[in-house]
Amino acid sequence: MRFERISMMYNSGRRIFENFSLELKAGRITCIMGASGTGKTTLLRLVAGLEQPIVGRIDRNESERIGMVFQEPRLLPHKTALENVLWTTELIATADTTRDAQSMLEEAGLGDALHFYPGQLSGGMRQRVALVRAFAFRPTLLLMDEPFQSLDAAARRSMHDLLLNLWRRDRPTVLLATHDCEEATTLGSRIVLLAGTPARIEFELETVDSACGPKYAASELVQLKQHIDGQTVRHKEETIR
Ligand SMILES: Nc1ncnc2c1ncn2[C@@H]1O[C@H](COP(=O)(O)OP(=O)(O)OP(=O)(O)O)[C@@H](O)[C@H]1O
Repeated sequence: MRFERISMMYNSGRRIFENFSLELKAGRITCIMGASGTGKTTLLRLVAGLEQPIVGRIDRNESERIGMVFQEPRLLPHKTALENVLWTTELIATADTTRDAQSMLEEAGLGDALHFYPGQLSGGMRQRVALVRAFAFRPTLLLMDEPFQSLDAAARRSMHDLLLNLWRRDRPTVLLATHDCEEATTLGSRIVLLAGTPARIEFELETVDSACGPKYAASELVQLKQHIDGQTVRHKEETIR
């Protein structure tokens, strides 16, 4: 999946991307970071085909099965946890979708809540169901827009473990937008930091995946932190001006 020198703007006329190129490597988790308003969600929307560039090309495999996970779980309230997962898997034919969905929910620690409705689940449990639902669809490309933003630190960490476990089943290409540096370095074997208007790639890190996730050198993490801190300072200055 490749962005080739794309330009994009909304009706406001402000260019969000100009002459922007990015290639996503198949079967990896790429984390997109950047200050608020830089264009992370817009990038995901372009990948999903929900927005179109005015110039340039987005090359993607036409047979790509695209899944999405949003900040809020977006479950169907009148369906149980299991039914919510099955609702997506009904779109694909597998040998035993119910057994598969059930075992994924159990793996997500929801074995006792299979028949609970979303209103009976905590926020973290609902987001677990949403994550399982996204992977049960067996996407080849999964777009995630700050999916764990509303969770506390402990719930976030356990979601990271769950995400990596689910991802290792089929290794879909994942593009995940986040503000959380720890999240990006725990999940992403590639981290792309956007900055400016129009957005450009300010900094990028890439590493190999080990059995226990991506491994970055301490010096790389320091560099990433410095860039993010620099962005925060610039963002504050611009807000005050
Ligand atoms: N539908 C829209 N119409 C007009 N402008 C929009 C629209 N959606 C987003 N924008 C603008 O485009 C820019 C990029 O927005 P986007 O949501 O992609 O940023 P982001 O990096 O995801 O921000 P955040 O981290 O706050 O979610 C912002 O200036 C935003 O105001």
